[in-house]
Amino acid sequence: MYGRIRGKYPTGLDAPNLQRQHNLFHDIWVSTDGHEIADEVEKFGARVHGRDEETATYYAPSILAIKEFLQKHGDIEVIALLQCTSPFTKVDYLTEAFNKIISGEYDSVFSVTRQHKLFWTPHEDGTIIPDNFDVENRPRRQDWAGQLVETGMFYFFQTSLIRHNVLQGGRIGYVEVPKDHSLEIDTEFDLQVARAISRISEGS
Ligand SMILES: CC(=O)N[C@H]1[C@H]([C@H](O)[C@H](O)CO)O[C@](O)(C(=O)O)C[C@@H]1O
Repeated sequence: MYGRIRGKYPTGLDAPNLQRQHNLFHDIWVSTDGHEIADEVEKFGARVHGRDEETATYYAPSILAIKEFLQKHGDIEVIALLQCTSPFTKVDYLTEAFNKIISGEYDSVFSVTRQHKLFWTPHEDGTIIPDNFDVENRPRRQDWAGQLVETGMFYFFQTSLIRHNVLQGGRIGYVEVPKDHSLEIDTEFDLQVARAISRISEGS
């Protein structure tokens, strides 16, 4: 099995974490077009996949980068994509996904978190209707299991799925990540939140 970490700021690249990840993965690759990142990655024993210009853009979806990677590593059967935008990735969650996919019971496994959110859909006439609940029986968090929401921490999958243009397919399994660790960094504000959470965790 190969692990591959994608993006600009590698997740969990401290030595003990990487060492533990090496127990799961045959190889860990960091896909980047940044020289500084590449130098840093190699210090930790991961390998660097130089991203093509085409796949290193702001708009390129992850699947494009995976296809590019697989063109050079066609022999990989199972791959784990770790998105560096999830800074609270833990080896325990990866281990759970790993165990699920090697059990043979799943063709793909990805991370989710649980939410108790009331969704509404707006209509063109300016009204709005409830999506996942009944206004006459508004569920309280206490009486409702909530819903699973994808969080982009990781995606493990049989590479054969890529031929069908998907990362999630066949028998799809999931690993539930606690909300506290599910933050994804998309904006400057998310980054500030991540820093604040890290400071709080360090202080505890
Ligand atoms: C594997 C995959 O599809 N990754 C995609 C993620 C996940 O959809 C998201 O992390 C889930 O929460 O979103 C993006 O980063 C985004 O919308 O900018 C694009 C990226 O290609």
